[in-house]
Amino acid sequence: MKILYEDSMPYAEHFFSKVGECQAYSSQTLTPEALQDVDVLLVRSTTKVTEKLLSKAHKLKYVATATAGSDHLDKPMLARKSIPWGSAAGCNAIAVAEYVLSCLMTEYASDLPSLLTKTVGIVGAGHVGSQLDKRLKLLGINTKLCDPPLHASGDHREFVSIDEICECDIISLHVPFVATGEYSTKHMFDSKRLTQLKESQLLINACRGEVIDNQAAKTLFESGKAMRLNMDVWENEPTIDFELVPHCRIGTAHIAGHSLEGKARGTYFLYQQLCERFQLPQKLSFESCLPNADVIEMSQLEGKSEIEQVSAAILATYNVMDDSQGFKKQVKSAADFVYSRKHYAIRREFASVTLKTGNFPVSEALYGLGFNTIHK
Ligand SMILES: NC(=O)c1ccc[n+]([C@@H]2O[C@H](COP(=O)([O-])OP(=O)(O)OC[C@H]3O[C@@H](n4cnc5c(N)ncnc54)[C@H](O)[C@@H]3O)[C@@H](O)[C@H]2O)c1
Ligand SMILES: O=C(O)[C@H](O)[C@H](O)COP(=O)(O)O
Repeated sequence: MKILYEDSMPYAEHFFSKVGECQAYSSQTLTPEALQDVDVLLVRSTTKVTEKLLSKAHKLKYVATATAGSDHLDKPMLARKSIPWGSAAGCNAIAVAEYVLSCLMTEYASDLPSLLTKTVGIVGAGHVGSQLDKRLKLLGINTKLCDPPLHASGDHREFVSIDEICECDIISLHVPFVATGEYSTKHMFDSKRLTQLKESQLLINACRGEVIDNQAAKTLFESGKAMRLNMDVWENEPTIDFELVPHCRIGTAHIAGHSLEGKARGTYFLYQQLCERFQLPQKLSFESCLPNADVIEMSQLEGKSEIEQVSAAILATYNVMDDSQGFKKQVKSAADFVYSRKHYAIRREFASVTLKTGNFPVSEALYGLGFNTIHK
């Protein structure tokens, strides 16, 4: 069985060589000819799986993406060709939740206690939204959830309308990109909703760029409207509107899900799918491929309140402002955007971090967020 996999998948060779003959490709140079003798195509979101790409793939039996989003797969076309597809739903939910927490600790750095009085409206209560909700509740921050498809399917959690979400102090978007239909998310935040945002509200988009009308956002900024936007994703990546970037308080190159664990889990989920689909034994474990935990010195936690300890630990582990500053300074073209994502200095999730905390008890919330601790 010949497996072709995108070269930005960590540990791909380690896992897929146990399933078949495997070879890496680059999304920038992949051609229909390269798929002629391929049985399985494994992609990340940077490969658009279109009719044209598969025009010579006559042996193809399975397509899967090592990502949560699957809007880069032409699913009606795959159905017409009777090619089943899979995704890695949930692989990077923790990474995105931690990205959002880093945004919040950065945005409220000068008045952390005020963060505890805010309400966060979460749009999309799937894998990412639920992980974020859990962490915010643990910190004592009020949340509201909006997810009409889940509500309609009988999910028993309490849901509110998008209009109620728009009243929240902080709004965090975690929906898939869906261009049409009852639950379309295209330009969910259009000119009208953006205009209604108050200066004090914070809007975070770490799902798909198309969920916010980027042109409308830029026009509003240029007309003098003050808005607090944190953007990890952009319309038309990698050919994004670079004039919008400086207006965003935090801007990053679609890396919210790029923790080492998030990307490796994506690869591992596809390995599991292939083993099941082709009835092969699953001999490899996920944990076996990961390096040892990072150890971070945190002795300055002493005497700090819970939210101060949490903020210090989060920012010492992952400070989104470092990524934002690098992005704003260095990424000026589509080629830069692609390059910076491909060479992203991959970060660890909190559960892979051990905090050296000195000789005093630390807040339970740190353990709740997944951190490990050791004393000096
Ligand atoms: N920036 C990143 O690196 C990154 C990482 C992971 C996921 N994502 C994006 O975030 C999306 C969400 O990820 P996930 O793993 O939580 O997916 P998921 O499928 O588990 O959850 C998405 C949720 O959105 C809900 N939803 C759909 N349409 C909606 C609408 N109109 N209004 C409100 N809710 C709606 C769905 O019912 C579902 O519960 C992905 O589809 C992907 O596009 C981005
Ligand atoms: O949908 C997802 O899982 C994320 O957007 C993911 O982080 C995209 O990663 P990429 O395919 O660009 O490596």
